[in-house]
Amino acid sequence: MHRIANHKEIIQKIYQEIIEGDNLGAPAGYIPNLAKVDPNHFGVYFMSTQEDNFGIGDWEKKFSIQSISKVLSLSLAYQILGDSIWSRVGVEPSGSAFNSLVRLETDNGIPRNPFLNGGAIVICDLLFSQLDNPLEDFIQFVREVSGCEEINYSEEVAKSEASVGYRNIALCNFIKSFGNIDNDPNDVLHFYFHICSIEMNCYQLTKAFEFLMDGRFKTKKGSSVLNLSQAKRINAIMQTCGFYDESGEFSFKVGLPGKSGVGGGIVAVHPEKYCICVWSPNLNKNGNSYRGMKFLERFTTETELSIF
Ligand SMILES: NC(=O)CC[C@H](N)C(=O)O
Repeated sequence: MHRIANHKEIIQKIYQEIIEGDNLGAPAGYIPNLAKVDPNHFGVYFMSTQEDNFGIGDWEKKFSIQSISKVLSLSLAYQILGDSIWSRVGVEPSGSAFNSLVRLETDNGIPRNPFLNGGAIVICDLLFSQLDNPLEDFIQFVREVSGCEEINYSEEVAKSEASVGYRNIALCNFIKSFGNIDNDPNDVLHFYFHICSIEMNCYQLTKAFEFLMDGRFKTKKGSSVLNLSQAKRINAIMQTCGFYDESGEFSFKVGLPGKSGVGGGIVAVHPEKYCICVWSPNLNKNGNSYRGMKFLERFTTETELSIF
């Protein structure tokens, strides 16, 4: 297998250069609790199938994972319901912002993909119908796949987002008007805001994505999360839709399946090789971490380790 030569030195060098460079953009302003986060945080964690793991900067500091959670909720829904979920949500890139309502009218309330807010809300509706105790069962799933028992929701961030969640409330109600939400929108949104509020650090996020990196992955209980074909599909959706209207750009510059969140985190996966998580809170105009995008572009260029 191709060894990732000198990846520690490369990470250290790029980290240093980026931290000395500009830090454009701003933390997510529309969620009051996220707007207060120090924009100078910068952490990276690298994990590979060869276990030459390495963290630098604020890799142990927890942050709000926001939309990165959509990969985990989608994976659990896929595990429970299989291919039937694709009748409720599409797999096409949208070319629009993560919280956009525009295409839903012509698409009859079927969100284009599960990483748009509308799509993730539909996935929450599916899970809400399936799980006995949605909040408890979901966080147990995240703890089990990551092997990190201390992961939890942030009640403050969930409340903070709910207090200004006008667009997501509109999305959920609009989708319900087409019959694509089964439960009470208030219950679905309460679940959605909590899932987005989960706090994890860079290390924990790479652990939580290990099942998408390593085809042989088993949880501590000895079960696999998804089969190989399902994991391939989740990676494919991350590749085409993980960065909203910047998915093409991420694919072009970085060349890995990945997922961003407005907390400033990005997780990217090279199947059967490595998983990397970068966190820096300042976002560009598409809601993706400014330094995170820059770091990953440099990393895959200098290591020559993209999937292409
Ligand atoms: N892109 C994101 O991370 C968005 C998630 C955020 N909770 C929202 O619904 O707006």
